[in-house]
Amino acid sequence: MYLKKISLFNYKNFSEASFEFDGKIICFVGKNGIGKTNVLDAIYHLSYGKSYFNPLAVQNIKHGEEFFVIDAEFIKNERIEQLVCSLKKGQKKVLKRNGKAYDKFSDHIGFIPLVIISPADRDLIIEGSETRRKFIDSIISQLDSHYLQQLIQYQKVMSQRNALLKYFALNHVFDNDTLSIYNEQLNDFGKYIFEKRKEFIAEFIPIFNAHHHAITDSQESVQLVYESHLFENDLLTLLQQNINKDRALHYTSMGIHKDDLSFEIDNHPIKKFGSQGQQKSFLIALKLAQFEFLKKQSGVKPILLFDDIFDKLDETRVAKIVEMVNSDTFGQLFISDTHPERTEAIVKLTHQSYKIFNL
Ligand SMILES: Nc1ncnc2c1ncn2[C@@H]1O[C@H](COP(=O)(O)OP(=O)(O)OP(=O)(O)O)[C@@H](O)[C@H]1O
Repeated sequence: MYLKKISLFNYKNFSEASFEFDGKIICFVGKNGIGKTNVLDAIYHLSYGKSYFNPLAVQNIKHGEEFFVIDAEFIKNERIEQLVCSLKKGQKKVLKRNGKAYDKFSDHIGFIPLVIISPADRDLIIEGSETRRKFIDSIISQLDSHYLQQLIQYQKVMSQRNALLKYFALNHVFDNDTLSIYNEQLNDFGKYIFEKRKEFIAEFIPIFNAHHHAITDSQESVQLVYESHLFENDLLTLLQQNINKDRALHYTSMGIHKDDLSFEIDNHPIKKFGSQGQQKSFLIALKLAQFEFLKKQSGVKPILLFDDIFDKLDETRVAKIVEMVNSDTFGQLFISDTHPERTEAIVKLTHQSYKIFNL
């Protein structure tokens, strides 16, 4: 599967731009702020139905304009797939495949497998647990649409349960029977999600370790640990045990919505004790493991986006990454970088066909 061409209209800083791709590696080079990342984000948009960088869809419309359109042609299973994503201010975003609009974007997830590696991934280390849950969920959802539906249902029931807890508090009432209905539903959805996350992590950790060892030459010991209340007890019991706490807080304090992944280096949090280069290597290993996992599960080589990843890495680590790209396990790779010479030198080492766009 690969992206053949893409056109952007009023997407971020681009009024109108078109790119046609041949070669396995495509590089966008140019000075800061020219729009290299924005092109990668447009590609990301077509895979996930949203921007990687701007959670608010309307922020992706070029300043002063009323709409954006991203129009692209992919080749998948030797068939042309046209994908168009568009947004007009005040309206809902539309995603069309071969002229037909999706009713639900979730139906599209997984159709164009894609992994991005970007400086913004640092949020995975420094931000709260929600970012890491989203990371896990986005991988599992790409392969299992039922999982995504269960997650949506879980969130819905939890919001209803929280609203009920608030209602009890405001009106000084309590109805355990109604609450029990929500508890049971949360337990059912939560159990499924917990089991899937556990299965995923068990498969993911060895892939992650292998990539991390390869990048760092096995110089660092890192750990990835899945944390969940559900290791302590089943969710129904936890909800019942914590009812007084939940009534005081007006929200559901226990459940898979509090799950986390802990990232450690030599048994200490990497957030506090990892150097910038070590954190970057950790994140690259995490994302390359995501790539490997998706490839293994789907049988398709995902599109890979390297957004400005070579800064802060020493030559040995860059060489290791290049070696992996060189091993022919990759499909199409897009790179953005500020240094044209560095980019060309790195890309040449892979012995793959490439094209460089000077923006
Ligand atoms: N909605 C928007 N309308 C107009 N311009 C925008 C919009 N959103 C972002 N931009 C502009 O896009 C530019 C950033 O583009 P981008 O992040 O792609 O740069 P880059 O080439 O990757 O730069 P760097 O090398 O610094 O990472 C900024 O100048 C920013 O102001």
